Amino acid sequence: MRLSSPWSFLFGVIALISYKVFSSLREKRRQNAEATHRGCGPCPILPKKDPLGITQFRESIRATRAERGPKYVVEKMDSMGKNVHTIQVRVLDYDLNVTRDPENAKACFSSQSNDFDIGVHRTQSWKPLLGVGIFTSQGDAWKHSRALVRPQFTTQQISDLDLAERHTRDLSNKIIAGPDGWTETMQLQPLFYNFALDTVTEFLYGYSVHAQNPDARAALPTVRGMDEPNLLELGVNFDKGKRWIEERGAFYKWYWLISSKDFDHRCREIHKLVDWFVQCRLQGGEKVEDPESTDGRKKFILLNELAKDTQNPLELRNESLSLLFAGRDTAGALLGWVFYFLARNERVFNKLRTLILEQFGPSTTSEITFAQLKACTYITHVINEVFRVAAVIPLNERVAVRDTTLPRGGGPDGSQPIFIPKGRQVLIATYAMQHRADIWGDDVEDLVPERWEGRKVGFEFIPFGAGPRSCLGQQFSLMETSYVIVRFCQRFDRIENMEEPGPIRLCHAIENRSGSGVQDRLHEAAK
Ligand code: HEM
Repeated sequence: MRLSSPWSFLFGVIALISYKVFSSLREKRRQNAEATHRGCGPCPILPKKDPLGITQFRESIRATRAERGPKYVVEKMDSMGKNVHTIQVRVLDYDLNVTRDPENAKACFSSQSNDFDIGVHRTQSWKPLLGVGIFTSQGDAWKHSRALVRPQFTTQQISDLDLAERHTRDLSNKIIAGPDGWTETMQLQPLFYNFALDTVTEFLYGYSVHAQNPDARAALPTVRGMDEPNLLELGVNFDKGKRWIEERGAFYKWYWLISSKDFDHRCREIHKLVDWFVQCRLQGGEKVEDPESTDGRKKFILLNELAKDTQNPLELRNESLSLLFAGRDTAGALLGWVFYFLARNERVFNKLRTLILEQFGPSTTSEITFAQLKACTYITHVINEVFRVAAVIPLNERVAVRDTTLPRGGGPDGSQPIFIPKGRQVLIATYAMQHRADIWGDDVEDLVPERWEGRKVGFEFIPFGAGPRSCLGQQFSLMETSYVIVRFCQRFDRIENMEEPGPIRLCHAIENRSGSGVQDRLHEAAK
């Protein structure tokens, strides 16, 4: 008997569906048996509003677009019960776990870090921009990247306060007070992003892009075979490129559905700029650097150090670009949030300013040392508290590289371990963890830096990640943030929020920045 082709097609489809259903049931049975064998309890499953979980998926995308993504995660978890801290979510044919339990975060990042790695979705979503580097690689490739980059972040190398001073001055020069001492209402956020970009480009490449003050740009040397790069557009290209990456990441395993000519264009432009820096170094040697910033001293340039280990232009592009990507937006967002909250918390600002004036004096040209910055604990407490309330990185992720467990979240009271099959994605909801009243107290939504006095920090607060893949730029960004805080507190004695009342807007595109920016006016202290 010969089957006509429509029949063959139908049989083919039925056979494929049957195979899928059968293998999924068999896998489910295997997972249940494994869970029982490992003493795991069932993890609460977020109820679906439709059989495929599409409504949930759309809701979460809408919440992100409405600048309330991190809050949406809290609401969803609370809807399962205030004491439920780990849940399972099904979207189409895809299961993932979301946790706000510090014990589970510890397992993913540290105590069971061999069982977890970053997911292939992150790798694939980010790769068009970042290539294969420290942020996007897994396993041995990541170990290689980390070994290459890590030595560049010793205390000595990151404590170049001259770098912070010059760029803080450029930032401060953008803020002009009138005869009554007050500035106009200012949108400070772009200034902080420019500051972060200027600082990190100089740290990495020896040349600042001088986004804050384009007039200060030095003439660039000629690089054989390359056009002069467009320094002006770097910030915009980053912003737009990152939006695409975030969208791709939000689509999980369907990241490939999101692609666009604009994304390709942004990636190409950023690559052109970084390739120029790389070629400049490879052709010109170590001495090529921005004459604006040298003062005749030999200064640390990260690209020079990387180039001692590898001359591969693609590797130099990918690793340095990963750092540029990591260093600009996170640091810009953090500074933005600091001044967003200081303008809304007069008591905190006044206390901070008094302590800073005691320690550093009132002059904006006084010398600031790395040791002094570290010793001023109230600055650290303010930064920690801003991190806690706003969460610059509100969501992190890991994927199980083998069948494993997480220590908590199973059984009726969530105290039993849960089974995590190989390939399962776990979202570590740091914002949600930092907004748990049972951990932080009933004033969890308020900015209270004093809660950090004598507090031992555990996995409930991991703004820089934790374990083997923790942030390499932590000290660098804390140093530059503290530096700006000191200089601002020396120069201004009042900061006022000028934004209309309304809910906080959490604009989450990898990092979380204020969706309404930082609309403040500042008052210059009498000299
Ligand atoms: C406020 C500032 C910053 C925050 C909140 C932050 C946060 C983080 C977090 C949460 C991670 C862990 C990612 C994960 O677990 O997968 C991370 C990794 C990383 N960060 Fe940062 N970061 C900041 C600034 C910087 C700066 C200034 C640099 C460098 C110039 C930097 C370089 C890196 C690198 C290289 C990694 C990857 C480490 C690895 O995978 O081995 N970060 N950062």
